[in-house]
Amino acid sequence: MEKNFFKASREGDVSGLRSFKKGGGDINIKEKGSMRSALHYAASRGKLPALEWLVAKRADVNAKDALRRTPLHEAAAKGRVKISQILITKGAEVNVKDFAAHETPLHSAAGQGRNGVVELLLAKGGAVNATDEEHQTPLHRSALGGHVRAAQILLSNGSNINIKDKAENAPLHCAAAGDHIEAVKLLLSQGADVFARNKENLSPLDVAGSQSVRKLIRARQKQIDRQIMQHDLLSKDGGVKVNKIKLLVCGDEATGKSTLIGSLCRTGIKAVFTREKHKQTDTEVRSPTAGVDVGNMTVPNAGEFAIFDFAGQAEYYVTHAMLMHAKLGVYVTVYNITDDAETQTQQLQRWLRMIKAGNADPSVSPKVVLVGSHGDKIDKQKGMSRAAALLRSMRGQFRHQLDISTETFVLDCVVSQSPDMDRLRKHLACLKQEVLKDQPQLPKLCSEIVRKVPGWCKNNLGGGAPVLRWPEYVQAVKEIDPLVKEDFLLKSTEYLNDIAEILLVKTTSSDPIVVLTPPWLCGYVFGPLLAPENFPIDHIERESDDHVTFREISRVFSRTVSPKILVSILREFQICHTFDGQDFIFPSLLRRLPPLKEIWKPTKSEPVVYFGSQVACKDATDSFSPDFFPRLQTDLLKEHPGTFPVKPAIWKDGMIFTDGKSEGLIAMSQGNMACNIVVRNPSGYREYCYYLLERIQRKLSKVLEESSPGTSVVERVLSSRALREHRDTFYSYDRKAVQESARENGSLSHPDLQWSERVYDLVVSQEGPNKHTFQLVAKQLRSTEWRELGRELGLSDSKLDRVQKDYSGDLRETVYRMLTMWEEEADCSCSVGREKLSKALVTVNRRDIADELMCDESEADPELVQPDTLQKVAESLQLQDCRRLGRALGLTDAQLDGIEHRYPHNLAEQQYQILVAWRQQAGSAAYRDSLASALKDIGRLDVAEEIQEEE
Ligand SMILES: Nc1nc2c(ncn2[C@@H]2O[C@H](COP(=O)(O)OP(=O)(O)OP(=O)(O)O)[C@@H](O)[C@H]2O)c(=O)[nH]1
Repeated sequence: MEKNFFKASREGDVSGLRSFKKGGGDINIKEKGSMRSALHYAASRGKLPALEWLVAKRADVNAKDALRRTPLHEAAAKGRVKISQILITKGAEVNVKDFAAHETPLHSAAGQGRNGVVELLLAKGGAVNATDEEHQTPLHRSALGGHVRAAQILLSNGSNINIKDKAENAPLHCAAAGDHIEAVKLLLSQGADVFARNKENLSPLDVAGSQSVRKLIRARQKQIDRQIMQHDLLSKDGGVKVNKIKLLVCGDEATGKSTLIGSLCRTGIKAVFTREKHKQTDTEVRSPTAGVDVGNMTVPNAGEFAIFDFAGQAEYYVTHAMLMHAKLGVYVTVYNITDDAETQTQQLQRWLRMIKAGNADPSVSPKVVLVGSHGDKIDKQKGMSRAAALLRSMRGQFRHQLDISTETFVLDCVVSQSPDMDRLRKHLACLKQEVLKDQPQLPKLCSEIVRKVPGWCKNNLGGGAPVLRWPEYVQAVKEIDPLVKEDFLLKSTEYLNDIAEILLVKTTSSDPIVVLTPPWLCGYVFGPLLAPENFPIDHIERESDDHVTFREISRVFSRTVSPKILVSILREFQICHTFDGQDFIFPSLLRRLPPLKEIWKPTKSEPVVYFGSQVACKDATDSFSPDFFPRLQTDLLKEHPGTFPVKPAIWKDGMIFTDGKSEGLIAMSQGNMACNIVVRNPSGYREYCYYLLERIQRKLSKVLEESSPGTSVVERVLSSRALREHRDTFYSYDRKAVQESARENGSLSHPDLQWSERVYDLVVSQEGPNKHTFQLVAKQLRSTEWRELGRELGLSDSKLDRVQKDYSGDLRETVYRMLTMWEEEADCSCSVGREKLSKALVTVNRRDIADELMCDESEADPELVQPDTLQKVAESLQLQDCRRLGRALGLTDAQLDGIEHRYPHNLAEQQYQILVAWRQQAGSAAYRDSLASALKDIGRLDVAEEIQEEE
């Protein structure tokens, strides 16, 4: 009878199977000896109806035969896709290993070139790099069998191309030994190591089975040899001798920068001619510089410079700030000697602050030369003494940050041949020598890139714009050196950026951007884009609401570059933002903030809470780079509709937004020397204010660090009461003073305000209701798990990418921020949130953490202390109670020291943390009674009674 049953399964005879079952037979019965089940036979022979009948009758899909092979092994080896699919759907283990060779179904399918099954298994979680007894992967198997398509599928699913088996053979060894020429070609084209050696020290060439395979491998070896030689050569110094630096000429409008540059670079007859010409054109309309004029020029006796002529119009400062850094450069700051002293001081201070703000390396002081123009319009002696006084004052103010030349220059910038102009040329030559001292020669790769740039531009590589995103650029450079390493390329490109051959722009939101021809971006794009209306160039016109339309961008630029590409570049530069691809907001072109009372109205609801912080320039030499605020704005605008469900309203120097729970205002004040962030929650929820405030602060620090690396700032706390009263001015307290007062009586008063404020009202709590829970999860989650958890919680991949980018390298912080992001989005109260989180943890196989969270759960028992009770107790305690209470609650001195150490200047926080530590330690025994009795022990009967009376 059993024999008939197995025969029926082999032949696909469903009625035979049925009658066996009817007769009381066990359909999972195994054949003697082979131990195969009926399902093994049906799967192996492809008897679909029989197999369907068997699985419908609950035949064991993971039945193992004498070699521990399952029906899925059988189906996979025979390439039966449909059957494999049914087996998997019914619970067949995808990565099960057999006994004889430890092979998985994927090994079986790959080894037989069963492409459909290979695809299916990979889609169902088949381990692409699983190893068998010989340590071979499915790729080894497909290479051995010469199954090219299977190998291709495996490689595109992440199979390791150079993985070695027990005998240290790589898949290439297997394909070469088997004389599988197409498989060899595939592996070579995908980067297989052609020099790999096995245990016997044999390379793929040594084991190759035929002349044609040997030829193929040899050709590849030669190609690699050539590439290595070329790569070594290109990586060596000595390619380009650096004899050029940047000359960055800045100063206010019409001070004479372009005139000075022209005269500096001219000599002899030509110069005299220019003077004559100038005289004739004195009455003509002047044509100011648009954006930045960039070009290589030779200054007689000083050699070549990459000259940046920065337009003086304020509209351009935003983009100037992005171009003002120079590792190898000298700044010439021009002012008009005939202007009054106050104007001169203000102008110079502004430019010098900008130079300082852009300097990321505090160990190097940028070299600056001050030049007074219009020397011909003032008595020489008088001019020199004015200039000397100004120089003394600037050197004094910026002594720690800038290396301002001691030489005084007052010039007639129109005249190119004069002793003073010669003196300036000589001075620039000396400075250039100093800058280039110890400068190594550039790698040869740099000169090769420079040689290739015109071709890349001609071939329309950037889609019309001479701008390449990093991956495109790497690809292009690989034409020169296919082995180029990205970090080496980045370094080489930084060198080229230093001498302005190309521009390397590092942005917050994406990979670096490489501008192949700097004049294109600096003059051609920035010029018309931000040009004031009186420019004799085709400029962009703004439409309603200060927006620029796509049509308008197309009108000005479409002749030479695709407006779409241009717009995407501008967005990556954080110069503009668009919500719909049609209207573009250039924050720097907007109107100034109207009086606050018109746009930031008091809220009617009573429990409203306000908090604010201020980031202010540290001293008179500091400023926010002009690109700081527009970049912060574009960064924040990107968060609509994510974090900000309503479109934020923005002005040149301010912004209003809401995350749906709290509202926020950012406004520059004190002549752009301070940035204020205000948040308020109309329902009085402090922790929601905290999230929003913290989020904005984090963004602000990041943008500040990128745009103004040389700027020093101090953080202050805004007076909450002044904010609540909607005063016109922002009143702030020194953050240190706030911390100190927290230690004393917990309140402080502002010298200009007639009241005192509690620290509790000024500083928003850093303890969100779920903070402890999140920390617990963040501490334990592995790098392979957090994304899955994020997805389970409903966060999109793009959001997960963003947190990963923001906190790259810090897993704990990444997980913590991911969870706070979820919490903000999901609007989850403490208990609901924890339940959802626990469920998601179980789904990602971290039941252990979920259990821990549930133990941590206190809401279940009303007698357990709630987080807000801890907050209340902490606030009611005297500072001297702090440690005593800790001891009374059973905390050790080491624990208390640890808390003190973590919050050295914040006694209020220490108190709270002591209570939190007790609650964590006591867990499900953190009863209100226990806390009350500890409070009684230290003589705080009043507080003890208060918490016992709580519902
Ligand atoms: N007499 C005299 N005229 C000067 C001197 N320097 C500049 N000028 C004139 O001042 C005007 C403005 O000079 P520009 O060189 O265009 O000024 P700029 O600083 O480049 O101006 P922007 O491009 O707007 O930033 C021109 O008409 C020059 O001829 C000077 O030293 N003496």
